[in-house]
Amino acid sequence: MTTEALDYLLGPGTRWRDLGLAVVDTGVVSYLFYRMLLLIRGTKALNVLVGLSVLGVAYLASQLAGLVTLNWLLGHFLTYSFMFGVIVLFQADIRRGLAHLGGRGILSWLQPGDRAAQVGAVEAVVRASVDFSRRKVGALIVFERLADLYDVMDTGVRLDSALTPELLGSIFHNGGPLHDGAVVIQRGRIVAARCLLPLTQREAAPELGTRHRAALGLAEEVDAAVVVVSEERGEISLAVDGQLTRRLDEHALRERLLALLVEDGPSRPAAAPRSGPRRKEPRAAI
Ligand SMILES: Nc1ncnc2c1ncn2[C@@H]1O[C@H](COP(=O)(O)OP(=O)(O)OP(=O)(O)O)[C@@H](O)[C@H]1O
Repeated sequence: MTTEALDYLLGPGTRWRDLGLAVVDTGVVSYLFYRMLLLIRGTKALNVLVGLSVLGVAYLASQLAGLVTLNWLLGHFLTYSFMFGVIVLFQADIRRGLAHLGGRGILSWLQPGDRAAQVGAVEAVVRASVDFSRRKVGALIVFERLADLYDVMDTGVRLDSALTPELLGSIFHNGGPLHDGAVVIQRGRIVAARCLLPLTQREAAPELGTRHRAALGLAEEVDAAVVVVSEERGEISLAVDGQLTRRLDEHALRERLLALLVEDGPSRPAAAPRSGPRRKEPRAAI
């Protein structure tokens, strides 16, 4: 294409370099937009985005129609709602991202006592889960990592008990006063039972009910590791980093929990302040 043709098609003065930049610019923006749509697909954020798009169209229409006041109002409204909307909608991801930036080196040193406690806790939960799986007892067990879970604990009954498979067995014993909801484990001890977890808003396999949706919901918001045993199928799953890995056997469950809670070093030191959530585990398969 000649320079004259370029001038004719895109206006006088347009150069190949400008054209290239425009193509790259459009490509990057389209890719970012595509990734954002993938991220919010199936969540409430999509509805909000649709709402904002409708307002955007109204804004353009008011501009074309010369409705100055309406245009001014919509313009300001859109600017602020977009800024606050992004913060509110992606607060969990932003929190995780910032905590991640905060650096694992500073926050994740393990104390020797914590390490032994975590190994013991993992073993107790693995043994209990295998037993629940065999007997088809439903269970939901949350390991706190860097993000504190005080809000979750406040929804249930506070405890402070040594973690043993036998105690987990009696907590989740069907018909017992604490069997509904989740148990929370903090630094190797059971600190709460009958806790309510936030349900995921994402689409999940149809056979997964509220127990699994609750495990995923918490794992989307914070860096906790959540073990679920299905009452119906007896399968053991682990929710972490917003992903649910299903049908784990004893060996796989132990390996994953040890990697998350001991080798990865995410146990909170005893004197650590309440810290924000953070994620660090590689993505697991659904
Ligand atoms: N928001 C929640 N937080 C914690 N636990 C919950 C929550 N919602 C439901 N549960 C637990 O899940 C149980 C119901 O599980 P449901 O059968 O709906 O789920 P499921 O994923 O199909 O599990 P299962 O395979 O064990 O049947 C409730 O009795 C309760 O113990």
